[in-house]
Amino acid sequence: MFTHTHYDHFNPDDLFSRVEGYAHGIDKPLTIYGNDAVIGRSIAALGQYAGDRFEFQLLRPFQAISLGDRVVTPLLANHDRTETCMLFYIEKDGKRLFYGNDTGWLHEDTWNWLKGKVIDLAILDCTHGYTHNNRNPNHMGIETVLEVQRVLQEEGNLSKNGQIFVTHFTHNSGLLHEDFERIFEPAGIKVAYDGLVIHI
Ligand SMILES: Nc1ccn([C@@H]2O[C@H](COP(=O)(O)O)[C@@H](O)[C@H]2O)c(=O)n1
Repeated sequence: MFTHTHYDHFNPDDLFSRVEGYAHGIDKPLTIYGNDAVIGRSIAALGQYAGDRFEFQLLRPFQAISLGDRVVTPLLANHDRTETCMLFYIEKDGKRLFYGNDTGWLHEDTWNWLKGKVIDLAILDCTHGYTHNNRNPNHMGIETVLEVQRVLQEEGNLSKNGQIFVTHFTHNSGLLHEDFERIFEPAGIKVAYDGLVIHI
C-alpha cells in the first residue's frame, strides 16, 4: 500500500523481481494499493510481465476498504499538488492507527474526516526541524507536529493511552535523534528509528 510515488516511497522497478521466471514458489498475487499514479507506474514498470503475479487496487480518498481483518481509510495528505498523496487511518482488533506521513499541516478535508475519530497511535511526519511555522505545508517540522498534537488533544482524537511518534527526518534539520528526543520529550511525543516495532 503506497501513499504516493515520490522516489523515497515508491520504486516500481523493484516489482520486476517477482515476475514469472524470476521468482519461484509464488502461489498468490501481490496486490498493489495506491492512487492512480501508483497503479499506472506499477503497470508501466511491469509491462507484459505482470501476468497473474500482481493485482492492482485503486484507492480513493475517504473511501474505506477492507483488508482481511483491517479496515483502511485513505485520507488526503498535504504534500504535492500534482498528485493525490494519501495518509491512512487503519482499524484492526479495536485499535486505530493514523499513518500521517508524508504531509504538512493536515488537509482540511482530513481534519474534517478525523472529527469524532479516535487514534491509538499517530505516526507523524517531522521532516524538518524548527520552521518558525506551525502550519508548515508539504512536510511538517517541530512546531507543526506540536500544533497537530494540540488540535488532536483538543478534538479528543487521542485515546487515553494514545501515542504520537514522529518520523521521516531530513539531515538538513541539523538535528540528531537525541535532539528530537529532548525536544519532544516534554510533549510526550516519541521519536521513531529504523527497526522500531510498536505494540498498541
Ligand atoms: N529539506 C529537505 C526536504 C526533504 N529532504 C529529503 O528528501 C527526501 C524526499 O523528500 P520529499 O519532499 O520528496 O518527500 C526525503 O527523504 C527527505 O528526508 C531533505 O533532505 N531535505
